[in-house]
Amino acid sequence: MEKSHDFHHPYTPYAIQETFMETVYQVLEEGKVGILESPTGTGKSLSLICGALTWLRDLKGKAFEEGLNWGQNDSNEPEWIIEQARARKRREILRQREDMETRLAKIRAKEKAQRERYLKGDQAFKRRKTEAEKGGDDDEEQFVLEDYDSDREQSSVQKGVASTGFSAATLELMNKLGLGFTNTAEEEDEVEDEIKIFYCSRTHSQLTQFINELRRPKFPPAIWDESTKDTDIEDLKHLTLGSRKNLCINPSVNKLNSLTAINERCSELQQSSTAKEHKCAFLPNKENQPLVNTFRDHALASIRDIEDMGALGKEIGICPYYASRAAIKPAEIVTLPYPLLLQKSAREALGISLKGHVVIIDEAHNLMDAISGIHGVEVSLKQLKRARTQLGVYLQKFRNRLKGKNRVYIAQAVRVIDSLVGYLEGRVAQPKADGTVSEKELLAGNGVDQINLFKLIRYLSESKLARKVESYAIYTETEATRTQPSSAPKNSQTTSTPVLHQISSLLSALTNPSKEGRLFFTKLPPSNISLSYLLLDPSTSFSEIVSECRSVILAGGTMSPFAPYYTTLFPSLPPSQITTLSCGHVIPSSNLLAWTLSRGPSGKEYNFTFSNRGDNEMIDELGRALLNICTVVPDGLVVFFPSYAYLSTILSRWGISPSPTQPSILSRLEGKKSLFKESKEASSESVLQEYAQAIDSGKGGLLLSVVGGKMSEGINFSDALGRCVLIIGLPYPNIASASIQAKMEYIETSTRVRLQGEGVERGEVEKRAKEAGRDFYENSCMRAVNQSIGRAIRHKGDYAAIVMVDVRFSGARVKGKLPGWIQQGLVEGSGEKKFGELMGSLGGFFRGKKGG
Ligand SMILES: Nc1ncnc2c1ncn2[C@@H]1O[C@H](COP(=O)(O)OP(=O)(O)OP(=O)(O)O)[C@@H](O)[C@H]1O
Ligand code: SF4
Repeated sequence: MEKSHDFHHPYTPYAIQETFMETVYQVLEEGKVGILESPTGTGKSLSLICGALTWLRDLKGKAFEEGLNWGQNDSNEPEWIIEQARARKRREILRQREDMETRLAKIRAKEKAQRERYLKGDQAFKRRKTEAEKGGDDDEEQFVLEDYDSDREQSSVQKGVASTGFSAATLELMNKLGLGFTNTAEEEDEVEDEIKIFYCSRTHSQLTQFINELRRPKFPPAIWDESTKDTDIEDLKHLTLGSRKNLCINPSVNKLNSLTAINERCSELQQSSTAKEHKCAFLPNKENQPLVNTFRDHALASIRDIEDMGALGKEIGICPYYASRAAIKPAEIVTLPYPLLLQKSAREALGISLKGHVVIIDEAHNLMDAISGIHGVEVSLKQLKRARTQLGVYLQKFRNRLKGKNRVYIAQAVRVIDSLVGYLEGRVAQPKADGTVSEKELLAGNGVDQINLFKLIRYLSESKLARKVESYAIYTETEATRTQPSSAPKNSQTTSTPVLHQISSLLSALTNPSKEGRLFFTKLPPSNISLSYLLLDPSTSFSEIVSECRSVILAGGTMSPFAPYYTTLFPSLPPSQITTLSCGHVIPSSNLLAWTLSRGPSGKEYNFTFSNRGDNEMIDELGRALLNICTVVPDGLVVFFPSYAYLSTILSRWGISPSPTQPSILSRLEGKKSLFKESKEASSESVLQEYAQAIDSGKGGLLLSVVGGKMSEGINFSDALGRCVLIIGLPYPNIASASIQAKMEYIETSTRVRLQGEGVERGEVEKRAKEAGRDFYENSCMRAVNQSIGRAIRHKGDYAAIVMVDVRFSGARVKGKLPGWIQQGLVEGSGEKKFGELMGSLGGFFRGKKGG
């Protein structure tokens, strides 16, 4: 592709970055969808930033000029009058821009001093503590539900509740503040919704990395006047959004440890009809509007991550969660985590409209799973039983104090839970480990089919029943501990998401069209069982995003094969509307040694299929290979196993000494390098720190981790931290599991329907449908492998060896699903070569790198 724009890249861009930025620019310019891959460590973040923001500033500049260009003068006014009016308008727009820039510049200048003041003691914030923040009342009255009548006419505010998930009182309040959904057109018009980029990634830590990159490039202003003394750069107007869990600054609320608890407590405080001091002091209102404006300007004046936003809210004394909304419209780039963008209710709650804007989704290789995850629900038999007991106790205590329809709905909730419990108890007794569940079986309990699920769901989400019941249970347990100190406190203090909420989500899922998802039961040995809902078709929820915004870009380290995205996420778009790009790596080919290893030092074949995994000889052979490899690989070596369970099987085997005089494989490995192991329970941070120290100390480190585990995404093993990566086996999902079967079946069926619609011949339809199911299965394994492989090479000067241990890696299908740059670096015929040849190659590779 020819270079045609200056992208203001802060470094000399790599050739692949030039192509990437051009592609981003074209996709946005033409309002298309882009699926773009660039190996991790090749500066994808900067390519996205520079491509998209250069386009945005260009677009704004063009819109400005076009806005002044009124075409043919077909009025009867003389030309000089038109010219004057044009000049006046130009001056007006420039003046507005300058006003804003001057305001923001002043803030930037003051910010340093303000930060120092904040660091000194935060006194202003402390003074704001009110009675409400010190925690709720202790009397039982707080657990009683308010009057409830589901049948009354829905007011306009209540209508908003249904679609937003916000309580009526919150909506009313937000509307009063001009933050809500029922604003009048005039109010909406006050601030122009500047065309912007919504960038989302999976987690806040990934967003923080992106935000750090956002600080690097400097862009010229979109509009300027030769006559004014404009600087040649204009700072980006960026805003990062988070949930109340990230941003709540009220200590009595943010101490609660679940998002639902914080959300509910916040709206409870807002609804509190009692004294003003019971409300949250940080909530924006008419009186503190100037603080909201100050917050908005500070948020836009410099590039901040989520922690900075919390600190800013504290410093100014205004809730950053609510005050952020004021900064959305004037922002140029808004960064937010997946759930806030992908869930309609979250977008609406934040007041985000995607209409006409650009959406960039990074780390998009997991997008389909992420959408399913966000819309999935799981609840276990034990949780259901606990919820049932709590509800019984609650009803007994408050029966006579409950007004309106409360009693009716609580009784319905009890009947539904009984029905779910009855179903699962029946399943526990049967031998099958998992399977699909039909809605009919599930709701077969006494009179359950008479219940209007929609009304019950609405009640559960509006009434706060879940939180009241849960907090009453905690209250009674705490009381019991106080009066009988010997009775040990139960698991109560952990206020995670109340089970009733999950039950309500499960019921909502039951009301989805049945082709979109499935219900499953899965046994959880030894005695538990769970009920879960899995969304099979992510396109329905994603299509709204696609149709609303101007362009969508999916970006990731490994996005190929692209076909599944076409069919699962954009089924109704013609292929001509989708641009794909696959970039190679930036390293020279001499910096990568890729090898598929089929046999160990004594010639034993590696074939880590599920049924072979117990083969102790193969495990020992793997240990011997690793011992050898450790002797030639300098510094850090990372090994990825297919699962935590298999890692622990291997470690037990390697821990056994062959004879009293011979050391075990494990202790021999420890003699070569310091050994570290990823664990499901422990945090990865301390393990990584010690691993890095071992490498620094010169002893070298051997890190045993798991594909798809904590170390396989977002953690980089650059330079000495990862000179070699070993992948053991292929981590295919369990093909016998009911959820994998259902997904494959769903993909086969939808492919069949699509191909039949295209008039494809019957035999061919069947063949291609089966192929699509198989592809899905293989791709979910290979995506995980590719993520792990990509961790070791992080920049142009980095080098590493990648050894894939399993005979199946030599098959054409598997090889074909490796990233292009690894396929190119793969030593030809390595799968057939002897172990000694690998050792020779590794030795040569690392000797060649010594000293630079
Ligand atoms: N052309 C360049 N020259 C030098 N350094 C660069 C260049 N482009 C980007 N970088 C730097 O390289 C580092 C790695 O980039 P970055 O983390 O964006 O890679 P990435 O491809 O986004 O990786 P990941 O897929 O893990 O997010 C960053 O610190 C970035 O500033
Ligand atoms: S208004 Fe903001 S600070 Fe107050 S409780 Fe709600 S989220 Fe927390």
